[in-house]
Amino acid sequence: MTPNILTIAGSDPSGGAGIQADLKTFSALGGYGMSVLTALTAQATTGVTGVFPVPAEFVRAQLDTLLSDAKVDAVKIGMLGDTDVINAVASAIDDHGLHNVVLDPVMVAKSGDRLLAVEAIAAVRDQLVPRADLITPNLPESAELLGEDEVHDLPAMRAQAGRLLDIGAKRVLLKGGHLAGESSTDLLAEPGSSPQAFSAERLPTKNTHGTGCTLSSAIAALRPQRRDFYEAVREAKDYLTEALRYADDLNAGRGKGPVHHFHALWPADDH
Ligand SMILES: Nc1ncnc2c1ncn2[C@@H]1O[C@H](COP(=O)(O)OP(=O)(O)O)[C@@H](O)[C@H]1O
Ligand SMILES: Cc1ncc(COP(=O)(O)OP(=O)(O)O)c(N)n1
Repeated sequence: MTPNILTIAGSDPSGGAGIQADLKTFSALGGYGMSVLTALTAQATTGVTGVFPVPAEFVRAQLDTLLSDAKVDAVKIGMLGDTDVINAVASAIDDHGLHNVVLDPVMVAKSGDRLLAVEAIAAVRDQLVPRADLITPNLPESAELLGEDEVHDLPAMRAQAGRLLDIGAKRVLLKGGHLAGESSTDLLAEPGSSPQAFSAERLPTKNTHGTGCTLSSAIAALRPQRRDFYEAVREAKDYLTEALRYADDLNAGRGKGPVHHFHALWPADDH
């Protein structure tokens, strides 16, 4: 049976990030995509010029209506915007018994524009981090969640991933896209075992808009179809690397362009 995969996230009209990227990823990886919108953004590859939040009560209404009808096999959470929306999503996770929840704690777009209010970071840490089955912070987000400085190498990433487990995360995929170097390495940390590294060649492209959205969505789409999170993360990373490899073929704007889902169609045997 095709798994139902839900994204709870904001809209990106450029199609590179947010629900648009999530739904493309779900489809490419054999999931049936569903979406609950938390915000509209006015956004292109050149940046974000505005955010129009959906009221928390209406986020909850979307969730209740959908989940009273359909069974969801995995959930990806992206941009939430403010504390009220975070609280609404946290209580819906409990009330509807959502599982296979992948939290991408989106805070700031690559263009530098804020997508989460600074005062809402504590609510992400306290309300959502412990409820998610996997969190996928990038290095600035990890630092914000821990109230620490941003780290810049793998040993320090291992230590920070461990501290994210200490504050209540069930699993952490700490993404190393912001590191320098020839490879782009992410670390998967779970309690009781040493972190596993997932490494890919660092591709020489400026077109990395939506890489975090794509990776977390790919994990959510694959998790119900694979034995465990390790397998889902391993394939999701490969999917993202292929989508990034062909990003320069697109012509979606003048700024940091999106990754190319078509070329990453899975299994990757005919391109
Ligand atoms: N130039 C690149 N080449 C290959 N992989 C990359 C590149 N840039 C980012 N990635 C990968 O994309 C994913 C998201 O990266 P990151 O930039 O850390 O997160 P975010 O998009 O949330 O800021 C990670 O798996 C990272 O390793
Ligand atoms: C609506 C919306 N949601 C999330 C993001 C951030 O996406 P991300 O995958 O982290 O990619 P960048 O924006 O960092 O390139 C977004 N921009 N818009």
